[in-house]
Amino acid sequence: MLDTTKKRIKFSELVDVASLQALMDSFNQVIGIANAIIDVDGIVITSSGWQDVCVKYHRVNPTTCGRCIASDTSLVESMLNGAPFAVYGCLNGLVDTAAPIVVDGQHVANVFTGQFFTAPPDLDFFRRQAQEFGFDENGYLEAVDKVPVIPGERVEAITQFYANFARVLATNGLDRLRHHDAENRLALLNRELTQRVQERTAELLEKNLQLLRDEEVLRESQSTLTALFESMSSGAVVYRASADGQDFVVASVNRAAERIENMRRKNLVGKNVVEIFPGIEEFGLLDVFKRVWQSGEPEQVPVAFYQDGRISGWRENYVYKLPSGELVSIYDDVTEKLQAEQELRWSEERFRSMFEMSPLGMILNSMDGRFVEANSASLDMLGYSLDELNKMSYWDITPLEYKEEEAQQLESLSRFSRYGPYEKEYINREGIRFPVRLNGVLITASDGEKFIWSIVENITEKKKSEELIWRQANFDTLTGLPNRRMFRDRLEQEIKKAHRANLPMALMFIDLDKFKEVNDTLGHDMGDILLVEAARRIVECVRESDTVARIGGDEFTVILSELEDAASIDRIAQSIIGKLAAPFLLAEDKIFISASLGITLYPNDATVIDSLLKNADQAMYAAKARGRNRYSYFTPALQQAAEARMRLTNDLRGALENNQFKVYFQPIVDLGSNSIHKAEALIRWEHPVRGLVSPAEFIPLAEETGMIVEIGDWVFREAARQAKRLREMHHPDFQISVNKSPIQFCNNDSPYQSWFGYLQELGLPGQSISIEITEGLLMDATPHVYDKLGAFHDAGIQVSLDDFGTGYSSLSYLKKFDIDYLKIDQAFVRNLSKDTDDMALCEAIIVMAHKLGLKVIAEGVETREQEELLAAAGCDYIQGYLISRPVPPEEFEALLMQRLR
Ligand SMILES: Nc1nc2c(ncn2[C@@H]2O[C@H](COP(=O)(O)O[C@H]3[C@@H](O)[C@H](n4cnc5c(=O)[nH]c(N)nc54)O[C@@H]3COP(=O)(O)O)[C@@H](O)[C@H]2O)c(=O)[nH]1
Repeated sequence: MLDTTKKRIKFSELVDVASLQALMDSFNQVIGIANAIIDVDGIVITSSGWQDVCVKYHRVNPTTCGRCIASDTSLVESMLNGAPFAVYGCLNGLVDTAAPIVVDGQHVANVFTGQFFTAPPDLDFFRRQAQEFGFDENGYLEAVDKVPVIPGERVEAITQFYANFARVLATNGLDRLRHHDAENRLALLNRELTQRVQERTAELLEKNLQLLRDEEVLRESQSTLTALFESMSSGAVVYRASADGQDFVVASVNRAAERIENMRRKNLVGKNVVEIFPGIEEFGLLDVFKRVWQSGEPEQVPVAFYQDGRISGWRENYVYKLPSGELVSIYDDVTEKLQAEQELRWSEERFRSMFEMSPLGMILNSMDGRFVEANSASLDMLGYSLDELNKMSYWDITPLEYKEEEAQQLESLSRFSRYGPYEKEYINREGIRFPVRLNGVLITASDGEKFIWSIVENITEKKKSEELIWRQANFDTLTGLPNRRMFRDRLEQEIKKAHRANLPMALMFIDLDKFKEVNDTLGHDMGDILLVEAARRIVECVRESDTVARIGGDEFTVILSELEDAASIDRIAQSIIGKLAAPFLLAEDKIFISASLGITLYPNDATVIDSLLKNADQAMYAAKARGRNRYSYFTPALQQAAEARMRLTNDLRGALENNQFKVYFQPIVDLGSNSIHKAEALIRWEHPVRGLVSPAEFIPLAEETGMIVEIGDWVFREAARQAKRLREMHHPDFQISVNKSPIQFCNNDSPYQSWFGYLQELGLPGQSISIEITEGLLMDATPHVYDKLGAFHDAGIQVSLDDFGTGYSSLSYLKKFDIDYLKIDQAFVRNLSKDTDDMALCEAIIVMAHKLGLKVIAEGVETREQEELLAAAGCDYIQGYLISRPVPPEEFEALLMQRLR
C-alpha cells in the first residue's frame, strides 16, 4: 500500500538527474527502446531515445498528443494498485510500459519505456492516421518504420528489468533521503561510485543482453532446425564431402532415414555413401552428388534400392548443397507411389483398350447432355466422329417421343446413381433410327463434376432375330398367316373386344377336302403352292380387321370380329367355299379341291376359347359328313353328338374286359366253284344300354384312343380260333380275313409277332388268315410298315387291299407290296349294271389285278345281277348280303352246313 500521509517527496531531489540521464541513455542504446522517468507531477526527469513518431507527430497534434497523455495516465493509474509494472498498447498504435518508483511508501515517479511494437505494424492503420491527422504520410511512415519490433517475451524481460531498476532507484532514493544532509560528501562519493557501478552495470548488461539475444536466437534456430530435421517424414542424410568432392561420408541422419534404411544412426554416421547404398553409382546418384557439390545446384533423381541382391523398391532423392559445403540428400520411399502409378497406368491402359475394343458403345455425357467421350463402337453406331459428337448433345440423337422416358431414367440416375437397362432408339448421322439398349451409372470426377457413363448396345440385329423368332413362333412360314398359337391369342383378344362392344363374333374352321390326295399325287411342293393360294383366297374374302390363320396342314381358321350384320357370316362362308372350289393351277395341272367349313358364334354358342374351338371343329366335321364343299353352323345337336361320342368312348374302355365284343363272320364265295372257303371277321359290340353298336361308329373312336391295338389283337385271336374250327369242320384251306387298322400297323406296341406264335400254338398255317389293309396305309408306308407286311408275308399270311377304287387306286402299290387280293369297294358294286361306269371300272380292276397275279373280291354284292355281272367280268370272289350278312360264329357254321346240303 502507498503511504499518502507523509510529506511529499520530490524524486528529482533524490537523484543526480544528469547521471541518471546518462544511465538511461545507456539503457536506451543497449536495449533499443526509448525510456523516460517522469515524476508524479508530470515533470520529466530523464528522457532517452524518443523517436520522431512521437516527438514529431503524435505529441505535436492535439488529438494524438491527447491520446499519448491518456496512455500515460492509464499506465500511471495501473501503477496505483501496486503492480510492479504495466504494459499498455497506446491509442496511437504503439506499445508502452511503465514501472513505478515508490520511495518510503510514496509513489514518486515512473520509469516509462515505449515506442515499440510487439508485432510488425499494420501500415494501413498508420496510413489512415496520417490522413486523419494531416501528417506527411511518407515522413510519418518512415518514422513508424524506425520503431523497433520487440517480441512479446522480450518485452516482458525488458519490462521486468526496468521494474527492478525502478526498485533500485527507489532504494537508492530512500538512502539519499535519509543521509541527504549529513553525508553530502559521502553522497557525492556514493554518487560517483554509483555512477561507475551503473556504467559498469550497463556495460555488463549490454554484453549480457547481447549474449542472451544471440544465444537465444541461435538456440531457437538450432532447436527449430533439429526438430524439423527429426520430424521430417522424408529420410534426410547430411554428407561431408572429401576435399576433392569425390567421396561423401555420412555426417548425420534423421529418424526417417534410420527407419527407411532400417539401420541405427550410429551405424550410418561415418560410413561412405557407396558402402551404405549399393547401386548408388549404377543409378547415377553418386554423379548427382558430385555435380551438386560442384555446381551448388540442387538435383532430383530416382534410385532403386536393393534387398537380398534384388531391387526391392524405389526412392526419389533431392540433393542440395548446404552453405557449409555439406550435401543433404532428402529422399522418400516412392515404391508404393510408383507401384500405384504403374497400377494406375496399367488400369488406365486396360480400361482404354477395353473402351476402344468393346463391341458395346460406351459414352460419357455431362449432366446437361454434352458428349464428352465415346468409344469407336459408339462412333460407328452413330456415324459421327468424336469431334462432331463433342459439339453435340445427347438430345440431338434422341427422338422426341423418348423425352418422358428419359426424364424417368434421369430420375432413377439421381436417386440410385444408375439407370436402365432400358430400350429406346437413337438417330444416326443419316437420320435413321435404330434400337439400342442402355445401362448407365453416375460418376463423379475428381473436381466434383458429375457425368453419366452409358453402355450402349445396338440391338438392331437382336431385334430382327427376336422379330424373326416371334414371327416363326406366331406365324406360319408357308402362308405368312398367324399360326395356331397366334390364332389363340387373337381369338382371346377378339372375345374381349366383342364382349366390350357387345357384338357377336364368328369363328370358322376350314378344312380342305382332298388336299391329302393332291399332296400325295403331285408332291409336297405342289401341295405347298396350293396351300398358299388357298390362304390368299380365304384372306380375300374377309375384312382386314378379321383374322385368318393356318392351324394345321390343310386347316384354316377365320375370326370374324365384332359383327354388326349376322348375314355377312353366310356371305363370307359362301364366298370362301366358292373361291376354294375354283380350280387351282398347279404347274400344268388344273386341280379341283373343295372345303368344309364349320362356324360357331360368340357368345351364342360358347363364351370361352376352348368351347368355341370345339364347336367350330364339330361344325366343320358336320359339313364334311354332309358331303363336303359346304359350310355348317354349330348346333346343339352337334354338341350332343360330340357328347355322345365322348360317352361311347368311355364305355368302350370297359367293353373288352366286360366281354361285350363279339366277332361276326361274313362269307366270301368263290365264284369259280360257288363254294365258301373264306370269310371276313367283323367285330360287333353288344352295348349294355344301346344294344348292338356298329364298328363304323366305335372303330374310329378305338383308333383315336389307341384301344384298337388291344381290340384288334382280340379279334385276331377270335378269328384264328374260328379258322381252326372251320378248317377242321368245314374245309382244310378255310381262311378268315381280319381287318387291320393303320393305327395297329403304326403302333409299336402292336403284338403282331405274337400272332405268329399264336397260329403255331393252334397248329394253323399262315394261310389260314388274311389281313385286310387300306390303301392309305400303303401311301404313308414307313420302313416299319414295310417290315411288318414283309413279316406277315414270310409267315404265309395273305394280304387283301380293302376298299379298292375309293382312294388312290394306284397300281404302283400293288407292284411294290406283296398283295394277294383286291377288294372292290361296295360303292362300285352297289349300282352295278351293264354298260355303266362302275361296270367298266370293275372290269378294269379285275383285268388289271389278274394281270398282276392278284385275286379280286367284290364287296357289297346284294343282287343276283351284281353277282352275274361280276362273274362275267371274271371276278374271283364275291361278298355281300346276297350271300349273308355278317353273322355270329354258330350261325355262320350253320350257314356253311346248309350250303353243303
Ligand atoms: N379294324 C377293324 N375294322 C373293322 C372290324 N370289324 C369291322 N370293321 C370295320 O368297320 C366298318 C364297318 O363294318 P361293318 O359294319 O361290319 O360293315 C361291314 C359289312 O357289314 C358291310 N357289308 C358287307 N356286305 C354288305 C352289303 O352287301 N351291303 C352293305 N350295305 N354292307 C355290306 O361292309 C363292311 C365290310 O367292310 P370292309 O371291312 O371294308 O370289307 C368297316 O369298315 C369294317 O372294315 C375289325 O375287327 N377291325
